[in-house]
Amino acid sequence: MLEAPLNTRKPSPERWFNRAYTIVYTAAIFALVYRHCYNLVYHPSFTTIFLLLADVVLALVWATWQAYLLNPIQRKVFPENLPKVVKESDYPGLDVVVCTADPFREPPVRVINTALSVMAYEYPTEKLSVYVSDDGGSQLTLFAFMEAAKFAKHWLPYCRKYDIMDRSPEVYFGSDSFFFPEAYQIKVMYETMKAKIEKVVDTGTVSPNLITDERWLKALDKWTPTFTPQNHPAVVEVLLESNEDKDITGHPLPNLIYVSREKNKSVHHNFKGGALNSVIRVSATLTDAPIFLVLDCDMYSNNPKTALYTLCHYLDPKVDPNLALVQFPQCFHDINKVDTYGAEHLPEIRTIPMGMDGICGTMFIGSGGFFKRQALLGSPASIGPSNIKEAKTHCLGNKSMKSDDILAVAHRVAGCQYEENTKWGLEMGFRYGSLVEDIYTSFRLQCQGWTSVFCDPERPSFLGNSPMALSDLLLQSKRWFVGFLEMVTSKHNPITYGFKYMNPIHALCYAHYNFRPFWAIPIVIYAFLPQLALINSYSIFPKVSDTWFPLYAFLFLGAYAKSLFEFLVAGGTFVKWRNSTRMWLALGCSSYPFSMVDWVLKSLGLSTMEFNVTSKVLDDDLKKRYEAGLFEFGVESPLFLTISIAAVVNLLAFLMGAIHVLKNGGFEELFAQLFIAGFGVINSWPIYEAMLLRSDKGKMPMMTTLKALGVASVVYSVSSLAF
Ligand SMILES: O=c1ccn([C@@H]2O[C@H](COP(=O)(O)OP(=O)(O)O[C@H]3O[C@H](CO)[C@@H](O)[C@H](O)[C@H]3O)[C@@H](O)[C@H]2O)c(=O)[nH]1
Ligand SMILES: [Mn+2]
Repeated sequence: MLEAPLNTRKPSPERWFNRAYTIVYTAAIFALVYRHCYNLVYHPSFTTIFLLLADVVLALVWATWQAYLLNPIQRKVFPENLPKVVKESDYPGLDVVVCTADPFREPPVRVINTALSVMAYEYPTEKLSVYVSDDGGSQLTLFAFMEAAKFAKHWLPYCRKYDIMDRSPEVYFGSDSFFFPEAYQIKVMYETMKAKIEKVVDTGTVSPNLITDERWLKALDKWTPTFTPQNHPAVVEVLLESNEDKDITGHPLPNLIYVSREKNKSVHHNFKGGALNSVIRVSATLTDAPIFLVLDCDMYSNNPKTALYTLCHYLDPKVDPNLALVQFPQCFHDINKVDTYGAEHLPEIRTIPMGMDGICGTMFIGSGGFFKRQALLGSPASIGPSNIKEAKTHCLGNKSMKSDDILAVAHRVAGCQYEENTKWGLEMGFRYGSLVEDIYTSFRLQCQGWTSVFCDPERPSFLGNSPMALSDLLLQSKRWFVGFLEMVTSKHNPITYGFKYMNPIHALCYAHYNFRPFWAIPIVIYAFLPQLALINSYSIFPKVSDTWFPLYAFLFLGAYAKSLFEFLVAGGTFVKWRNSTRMWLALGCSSYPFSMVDWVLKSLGLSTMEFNVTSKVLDDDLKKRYEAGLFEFGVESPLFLTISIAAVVNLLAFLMGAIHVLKNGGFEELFAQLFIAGFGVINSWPIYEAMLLRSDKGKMPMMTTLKALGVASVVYSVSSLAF
């Protein structure tokens, strides 16, 4: 080992416990399957078939989950050792792309904050370029960036001089950090700029008298009356050029470039993947840095050293030449104390990436991923193993990025027909064909032999915002699950394709993600079948004194206890775990099954896939309710209806079952069902509250409550025919 290593890795200590537990639990699953098969042969009924189906799906998804637990690893980086390995002047260039798509759902003020936070990275500024990919083609966003370019001249030197940690101005000025003398003046500048941008967004147009620079004024001319977000020419505008633009101390500024790719209704634009591919090409024309960081517009930098952490991997003398991605976790700044919606996604941001890192590399999760640019252009075999330092850096010679011929190329490669008859989206760049372009792309890259590492420093490197309205969160999840189904049903299925081209355990890691929509099957079955049987006093599980009962108890309690253990290891708390398991059930009755319906409709050609951008607009009222731990319903949504129906059926079953047992006995036979219905009731508590007890704007809409009661009573009546 090097005396002064840049990074270290060590296996997580809990892996032996995990492995032993997997063996014990597997044995229990086999015993259960045996019992199911026995029942199927000797006591066949529709309940036996449904329960077998539910348990088989649960077992399969559980089995794939074990892949993450086999060999989780923890990494550390030592940026203080970088100077011993490489001179600052030899650092590779870094191109950052900040994606945005809609100025009304993604307020431009927030987008510029993210951009400013990375422009202020602790990194040689002349090697740093920030691209904003405006997929909404909005002059409002361009205007915000023009303002940000001016503000950067004051903000960047301030951050550098005082070694500020929070380099998003909104965060810094909104916090109780210590303010150095210049801060007050800069704060006024920031507030003035913010008000100006918000006013422009409110009015919806940029008035020319707000712009002083001739060149920038000309850029806005592109927004002719026929310019719409879905139909417009490419716009590439260099707002800051490192060679020319200096901050107020005379220090060079990073490059700042606005890109809005051409859109035309007749050409499919492939959502975020398409936008990123345009920026890969535009940036290759202008700066061509060997490292390419992808950020969502809300994911501001929370640690200015993050790029240096990345170098600790890429510049390690012993680095795997196929290393293509250094991924940081996606953390959120606005999640309430108890994480009502389980939106921290702890298993996804820690357990899964650490587990995959120990196999052959973690996934790309859409934001916070530092790519080796070459990996996006071809396979290791076609490109040949290379060191990031040797990667050719594009040279414009003496030419400015603003020269007409260079910009002409940049506009051409951002054209919507540029990709026709090329390998873009198929074999190059971000891959098309799934709404989870991030996971799909990393799957394809890893099948080509590229690897990745997971970097999880104590202070989160990026912080984004998470939906506060349940409807937004369920829609977002539904979109992801449709994306997974697209992967499962494509030729790049993680099992059939993955087993051929990657380590089978690694393929199982992807399979777990992709199979998650199928959780709908067991969750829906367990949300209704035992309850409807209970309503009809029909026993479907072994009674308490049966020799099989302890197996059922172990499988249930063991699964929950293990999930709690993993959650705590990942850094969670008991309450957050409880909420995330509740959310899992809610998703199982809404987003998971609806994603299947969406996918079927799309496959039959009855609907088209949409990437509905998640709103990042702050609503103070909603925020208050969310912070108080309330679920936000408020709007009518079919996703709420199914959850409500399940809640009503569980309550009804629990009450009727309890009354039956009190009157007629049979507690032993019906115990398991009473327990499941009772468990459903406890988990549904926020729904009953929202239906009956709340009067705020986030309560369950009356129409949804009535519909749920109506459907539940029909289900109740029909159920008597089945048992
Ligand atoms: O047509 C589109 C749609 C979206 N975006 C951008 O994509 C990002 C993610 O969109 P968002 O609505 O925030 O989706 P989320 O579901 O929150 O995103 C998660 O899931 C996506 C799909 O898996 C990943 O790409 C993201 O990085 C990941 O944070 C945002 O910056 C958008 O501006 C585009 O550029 N073009
Ligand atoms: Mn997002």
